Amino acid sequence: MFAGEDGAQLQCCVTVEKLNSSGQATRRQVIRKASVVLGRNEFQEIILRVHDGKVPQSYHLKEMKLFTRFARDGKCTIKLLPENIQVLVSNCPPDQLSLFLKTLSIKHQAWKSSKPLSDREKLKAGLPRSFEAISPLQQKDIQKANELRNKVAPKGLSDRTNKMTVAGTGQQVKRSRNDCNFSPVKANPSKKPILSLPSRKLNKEQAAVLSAVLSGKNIFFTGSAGTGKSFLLKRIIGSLPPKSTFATASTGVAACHIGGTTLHNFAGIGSGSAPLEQCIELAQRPGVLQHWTSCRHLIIDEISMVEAPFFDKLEAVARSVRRSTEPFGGIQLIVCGDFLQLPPVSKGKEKAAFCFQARSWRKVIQVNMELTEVRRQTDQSFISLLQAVRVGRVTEEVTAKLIESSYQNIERDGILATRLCTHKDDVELTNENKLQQLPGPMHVFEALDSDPALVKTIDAHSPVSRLIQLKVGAQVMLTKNLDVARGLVNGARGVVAAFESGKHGLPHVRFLCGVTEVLKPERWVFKSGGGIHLSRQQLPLKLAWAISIHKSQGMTLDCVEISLARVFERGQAYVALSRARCLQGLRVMDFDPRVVRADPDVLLFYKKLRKERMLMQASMDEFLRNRQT
Ligand SMILES: Nc1ncnc2c1ncn2[C@@H]1O[C@H](COP(=O)(O)OP(=O)(O)OP(=O)(O)O)[C@@H](O)[C@H]1O
Ligand SMILES: [Mg+2]
Repeated sequence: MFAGEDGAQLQCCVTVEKLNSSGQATRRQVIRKASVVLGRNEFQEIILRVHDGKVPQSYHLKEMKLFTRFARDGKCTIKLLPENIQVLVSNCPPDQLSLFLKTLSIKHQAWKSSKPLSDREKLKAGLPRSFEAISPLQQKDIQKANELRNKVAPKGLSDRTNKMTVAGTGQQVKRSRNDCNFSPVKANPSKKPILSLPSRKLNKEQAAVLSAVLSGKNIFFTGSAGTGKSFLLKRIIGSLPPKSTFATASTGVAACHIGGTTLHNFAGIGSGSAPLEQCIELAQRPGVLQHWTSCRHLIIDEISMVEAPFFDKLEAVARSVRRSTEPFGGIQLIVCGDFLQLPPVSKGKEKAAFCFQARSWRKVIQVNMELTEVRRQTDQSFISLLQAVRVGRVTEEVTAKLIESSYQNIERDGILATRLCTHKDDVELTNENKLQQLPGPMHVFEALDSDPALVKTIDAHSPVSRLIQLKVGAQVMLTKNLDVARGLVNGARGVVAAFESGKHGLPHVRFLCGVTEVLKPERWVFKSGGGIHLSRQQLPLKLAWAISIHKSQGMTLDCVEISLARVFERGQAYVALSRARCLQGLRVMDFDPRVVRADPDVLLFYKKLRKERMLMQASMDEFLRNRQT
């Protein structure tokens, strides 16, 4: 278990304030590197212990108020009401904080309902003083908390609500997102918030990468499509202190998947093609410099699309701006991607060099790791087919299966397959034409942007357009995880079934998973190059008759039709095919084995990595054997 994974501990910055009757701080103590532990004393009362490395301070949590609105930014406030003291937590790894707050509120609620001892009873008991870290949340704690919640729920909630509560704990939801029968998922009709334990745990390999990251090493981790690289990255981001962690990706769409910004945006050196001195000057502009100096952990997703010279430039800029001779100026690098997917976009005829061919790559990357368990697909024969395509080995069996798929009827319930196109122009044309051809009035939804002058930057970072045009019958795709348990996930496919009445009536979308949902505008927030927060509020939808293969990189799709005749890039066919969850949800129109190409440089790089790792493993085994004898 990692520090803080039990919900009883935090590593963060703590400010303790003593307030006067009008709520102003009369005394303030700041502990930059505090360790906070949640525990119980000899009477089973809940104690918050704040450690500054020397003397711990303990706070008895009796009557308290929790302010948790900014928990995802690593901040919260615990206000002790009788004492009029507030403990402000900041720069805390957000996942650690979420679990801590959940543990605190559930255990506190249980303690309050358990008839605490009076002062007299405590005196009489005469127990020796003690402090023990609180036990991790168990399923039974959650169940009890849900029962308590239901007791105070408004009258009229039926038995059905209770049943849904249990389902929400993860016990009764049997259907996995990988099921390809698209069977309906039961909705939670009450929409009452339900408490549950985090259900989607990391597998062994993912946990090993996370622990290597937490050890502070510079890491490159790879794995084929759907092995959960981006899923893991989100957990890594949630496990690091937010002030010094920057999440980036090579493209805006990929950045959006992990809630980050583009690598170019972070770096602030344009395309990086200017001479080094000029790039260093650019990186020292206000706003940009602050990124470089405050960053201690830099995360890069979809590294396969980053060019080697750009990586080298960043490395040199980092050393210069941070005045450090260490590789990357001492920033911890957490890099991930699959080099057998899309390569960097080449300018002109020359093939762009991959990041692993950068001069500084070997100096920077200390640990290479690989995820091997595919999570996007469950059907082993489809997984094997994709693995063969990934390395460019198209056997007769693979060809036969893919050609056969062209006869499949994958449409269901009025939801057509999304066509993945090799060229962007085809995408726009297809979506526009199909929308025009539909009868009925057009409904237009305009985004609310935080800074309309920066519409281009916002466009590049948000998965939804400024203007969304819809009609009844429009084929759409969800662009945000709204409710994973009900199948409303990023990439889920649906069709517009109706609109609410009124000029700006919201769309009702029927999804392939069986749920029909009224969609409301959602908000996307990201940091711009100048360090300011930009946001867009818009419906989480995009037209889905067609999308480009480049834009689909990183996505999981329900129902896809692929035309591979005009494939022009190595890895492009693999990216397209590996978006599908299952062979039954895939139709390849015109398969020709010649379009499947794996880059020989990448194959060699991966072969070497494996050999090195095996050597490392062998010497480690030998070392262990020698120690035992
Ligand atoms: N430990 C896990 N528990 C549950 N679901 C997981 C886990 N790891 C990954 N998944 C799911 O598997 C699917 C694929 O994961 P993800 O998109 O992170 O893969 P990826 O390696 O980034 O793929 P790509 O190379 O295509 O970008 C997602 O639906 C994700 O939610
Ligand atoms: Mg990914």
